[in-house]
Amino acid sequence: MAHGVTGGTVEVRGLRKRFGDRTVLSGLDVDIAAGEFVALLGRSGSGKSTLLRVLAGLDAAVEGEVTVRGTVSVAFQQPRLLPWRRVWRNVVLGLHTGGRHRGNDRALADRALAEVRLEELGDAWPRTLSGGEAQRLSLARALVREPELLLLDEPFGALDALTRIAMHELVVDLWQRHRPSVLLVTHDVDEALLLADRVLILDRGAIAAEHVLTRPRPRRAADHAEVRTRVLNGLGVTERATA
Ligand SMILES: Nc1ncnc2c1ncn2[C@@H]1O[C@H](COP(=O)(O)OP(=O)(O)OP(=O)(O)O)[C@@H](O)[C@H]1O
Repeated sequence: MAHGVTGGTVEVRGLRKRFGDRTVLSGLDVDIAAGEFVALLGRSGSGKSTLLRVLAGLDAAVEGEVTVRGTVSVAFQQPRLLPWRRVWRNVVLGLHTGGRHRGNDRALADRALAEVRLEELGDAWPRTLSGGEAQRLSLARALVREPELLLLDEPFGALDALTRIAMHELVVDLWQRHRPSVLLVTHDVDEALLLADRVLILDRGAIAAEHVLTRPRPRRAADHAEVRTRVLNGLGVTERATA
């Protein structure tokens, strides 16, 4: 990955990814500006996670140009915690690649835990956390790196509806405070419309459509019914009118 001085956080040009003779990404272009919140929707198997892995630097066997400026953090649907490490140690896990933990790690971990409102649980064991708490821990671990780019791969998919609403508020709050660029992969159209500045639809290996959203958000879902319908159409879903 290249590091530049000017431009957005992400610049991808003509990205191609093949698995054997199967082409998953077929010349994809995408830009993400500094501080921008982008949601990525697409049918199952359309290549969303593949794109995220490339942006995270986890898969370099690609063609095309991929530029990511700054530090990248990823939070996955499954928080991937080490059960034999206390919560705070999971937050700073791998923070100093190759090195041992440093003196101020506990303070860094506690600060990140406070941001996700888990300050009481630094000494707890991961298995004692609820699903929502584990996901907040995962966000704390992402934040402690102070990323310029935060990649979220369906981080709320496994949560119940009420916890998910709380997590949406938390993510918006953290994003407004730290202003990383965010790329959120989700299957949930309403989640995308609620959180993102821009919604991208991935289809047949390329960005098939993009919808720019305005802030502040309308309070009532009905107020963004039109863009919702366009996004659903872009995903090949036609809903019956329920009015
Ligand atoms: N390591 C791999 N080897 C071979 N094929 C792969 C590999 N990883 C992904 N694929 C294939 O690439 C395609 C895109 O997968 P990817 O996980 O990116 O889709 P996705 O859009 O994230 O799907 P979902 O919404 O179901 O998570 C799929 O057909 C998948 O089977």
